[in-house]
Amino acid sequence: MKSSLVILYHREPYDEVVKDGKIQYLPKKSPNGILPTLKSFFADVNQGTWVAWKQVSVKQKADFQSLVNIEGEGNYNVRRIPLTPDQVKHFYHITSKEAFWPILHSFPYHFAYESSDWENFHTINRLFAEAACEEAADDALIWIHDYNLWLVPYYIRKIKPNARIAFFHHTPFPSVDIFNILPWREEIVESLLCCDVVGFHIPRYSENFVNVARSLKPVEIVQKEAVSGHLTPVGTALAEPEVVTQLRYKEQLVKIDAFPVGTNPQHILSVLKQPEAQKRLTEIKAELQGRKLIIAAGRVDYVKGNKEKLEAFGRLLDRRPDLHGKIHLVMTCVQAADGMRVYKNAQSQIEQLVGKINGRYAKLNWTPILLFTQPIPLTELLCYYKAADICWTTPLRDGLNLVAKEYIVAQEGNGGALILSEFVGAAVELPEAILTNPYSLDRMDEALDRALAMSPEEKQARMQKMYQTVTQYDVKYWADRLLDQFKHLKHETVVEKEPILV
Ligand SMILES: Nc1ncnc2c1ncn2[C@@H]1O[C@H](COP(=O)(O)OP(=O)(O)O)[C@@H](O)[C@H]1O
Ligand SMILES: O=P(O)(O)OC[C@@H](CO)O[C@H]1O[C@H](CO)[C@@H](O)[C@H](O)[C@H]1O
Repeated sequence: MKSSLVILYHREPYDEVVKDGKIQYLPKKSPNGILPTLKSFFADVNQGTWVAWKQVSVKQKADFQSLVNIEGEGNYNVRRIPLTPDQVKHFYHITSKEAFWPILHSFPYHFAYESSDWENFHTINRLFAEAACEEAADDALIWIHDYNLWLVPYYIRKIKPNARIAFFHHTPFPSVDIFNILPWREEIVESLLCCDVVGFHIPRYSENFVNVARSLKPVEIVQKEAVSGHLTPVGTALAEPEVVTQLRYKEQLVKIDAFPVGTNPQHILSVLKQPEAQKRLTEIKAELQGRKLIIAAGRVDYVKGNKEKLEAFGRLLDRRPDLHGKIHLVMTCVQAADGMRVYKNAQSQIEQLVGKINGRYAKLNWTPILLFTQPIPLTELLCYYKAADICWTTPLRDGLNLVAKEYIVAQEGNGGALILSEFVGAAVELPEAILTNPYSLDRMDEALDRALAMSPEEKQARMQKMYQTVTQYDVKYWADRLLDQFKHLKHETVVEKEPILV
């Protein structure tokens, strides 16, 4: 049966394992923010299809089941594109993570080009586009997610000229002089300009995209407007007072929108209300024995600033002997997906720093830092959020950072403190956080000192305002923002055109 909504995100929403001869779909071993976002939004969609890749051996390809139906968290199909290990390695682990990722996060010196495989990237994007067109009903919305599928809009426009195409960019979108380092920039922009709507978390990213488009293509600026609503227009590193909201390129009208991904407050609060969570929370508080708890949750990734956090925590223990035996830092650094070689250094740096600091300060009855490198069940993670006096999330760059929003929901407007990097998308929505600059040792130290010294009243006032923001602008608001655009979009008869990839 054809689907009225087809979403494309390169990863499957689960890990498929065979146990006692039966196929089971388990939570992903390497979590990120997109997966819970798309899963919670998709749970309410009827007749949806999610297109993703699945790694298969040559033997498995023979009787490969391309379409599986997912029940339980919603009822939708997953259309899997079979890829060989070599295709996955070059598509995701190398080209996506060693070439695109450093540029998207403004780390040009991490950019590695030699081993990228652009032809393989084209092939896989074309396979995604063909699968999407096969699954989509004539009037379907095809919503593509993230940089790994940059070329899909171009291939869909070739197959279905009147398709309704949306694209959401989950990572940062860098400034024009960084993005244009990419040798494939023309083809990427040509493809994104085939969309009806291109979405980003915040106005700074959408303006960066517009500047890239204008630097490479003869685009016409059709509409601009002042940044309004809950997004900070001025005064923080990623603030932007005005945005372009519509472009025209050849005969295509492209709506440009900035709407940050939200979290799922109802789900978080319902998990925390479960007896299992209540019990675990009591245990954590008992184990803390009144000691302060700082939670720093995330992945192993140089953009996440784990090294900078650990160094700042070491300086804190240096200058505050009164905190010895009275404070814990719980840091989760989930190891990257298998085959990812780009994070190897980051992983060993983190482990060495944790060992160095614990080695210097630990006592028989006090270990300053607890490092978790394996995924933690959601209930456990939410209990750590709930029990933590401080959530410390200070990436050097991050598209949005859902950890910050999850912590705010788990605190339910009570007195925790959120230390947040100015260089994450969420900082533009959450000016009440203790914003800091993770590139500056002094700013990081000041932020920690402020969070530790802040009065319960001030913490509560800030947290209540942020709780209001993240519960209003949740994942449903984010999805509806996009879907509503298509309610009014009568696809202008697209003049038969052949977007030319140079
Ligand atoms: N140790 C962990 N185990 C399981 N999930 C985790 C862990 N640490 C973080 N997460 C989850 O991973 C997601 C991270 O999302 P986000 O902060 O947006 O960053 P990114 O998408 O770049 O990984 C959040 O939903 C968070 O709950
Ligand atoms: O390929 P991954 O799993 O390492 O990428 C994670 C990344 C996908 O681009 O997560 C981004 O999306 C999240 C949800 O929009 C956002 O909160 C996060 O900041 C981005 O890194």
